[in-house]
Amino acid sequence: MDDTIGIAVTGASGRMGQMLIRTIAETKGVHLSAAIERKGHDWVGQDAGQAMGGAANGVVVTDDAAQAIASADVVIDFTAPEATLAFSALCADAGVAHVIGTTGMTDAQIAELQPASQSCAIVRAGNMSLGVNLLVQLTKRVAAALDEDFDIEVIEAHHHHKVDAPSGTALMLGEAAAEGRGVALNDVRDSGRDGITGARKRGDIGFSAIRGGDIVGEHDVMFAGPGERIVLRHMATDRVLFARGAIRAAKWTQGKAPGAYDMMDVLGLND
Ligand SMILES: NC(=O)C1=CN([C@@H]2O[C@H](COP(=O)(O)OP(=O)(O)OC[C@H]3O[C@@H](n4cnc5c(N)ncnc54)[C@H](O)[C@@H]3O)[C@@H](O)[C@H]2O)C=CC1
Ligand SMILES: O=C(O)C1=N[C@H](C(=O)O)C[C@H](O)C1
Repeated sequence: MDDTIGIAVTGASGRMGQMLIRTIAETKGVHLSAAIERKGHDWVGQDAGQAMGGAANGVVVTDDAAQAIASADVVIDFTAPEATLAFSALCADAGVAHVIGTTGMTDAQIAELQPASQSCAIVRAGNMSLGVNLLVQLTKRVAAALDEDFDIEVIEAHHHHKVDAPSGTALMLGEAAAEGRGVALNDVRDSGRDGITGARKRGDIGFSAIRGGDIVGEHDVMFAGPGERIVLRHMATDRVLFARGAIRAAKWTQGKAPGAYDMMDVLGLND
């Protein structure tokens, strides 16, 4: 009987799912209790370690998410918005903590998570790394210190498989910049420029997304002012960074009251 924290990983075959399975195996105090994939996926029924091309790890990939979640201590979920909403309902039913890394959720989908947070601890963040969460705080401080003579642009680059833009991290950084300025991001957000856009509107926060190759994740926040530019930058070079952050969050949830939390809570970075 393993008395360490049992983690169920959703989207087991995905880039983050596989990284999580490997990282959980290397982390003290946790074990992989289940590997979940969608119905019809060819990994279902196979040993997760072998499906990843390595040694057997004794965990058979399942499509029975309800059963797998009910017998876990915590779920780590890097999948897709619709799937995350379904997993959220299962976590709430089972009273099992839910660590969400999935990005690309609409405001309405994020609001749909709220009822589940009455029944279980939810940690959701568009980026689980310490570095990005520090950058979020720096962005807020710099934005608060500068006036609208400084145009704020968030520039992000990711691998060519990524399906959502702007990235979850870019939106966190944009939110931080807007908060620093005392405005709502939705009132000043400018993403997807193309064609005759007109001149830049003073006070807007712009977003640009680059997609190419195997870029893990790069984010710049540029403050472009008269005669000078400040650029805050984070570069992720290995997905293990996100997996370690998610496992840290999973450990942190144990014994926590139901509620909606983020990585600032986990890392103790709240002002
Ligand atoms: N918050 C963070 O620190 C990070 C967040 N991400 C986000 O995590 C998500 C996944 O990223 P990747 O692993 O690169 O994608 P991926 O496409 O490699 O993997 C997604 C996985 O989700 C599974 N999936 C999709 N729909 C499902 C469903 N209905 N039921 C069960 N499984 C389902 C797929 O089969 C696949 O295994 C994305 O939203 C990405 O932006 C990625 C890296 C870091
Ligand atoms: O899809 C990815 O890969 C990543 N997604 C997250 C995001 O949308 O910001 C985090 C990281 O940049 C990698």
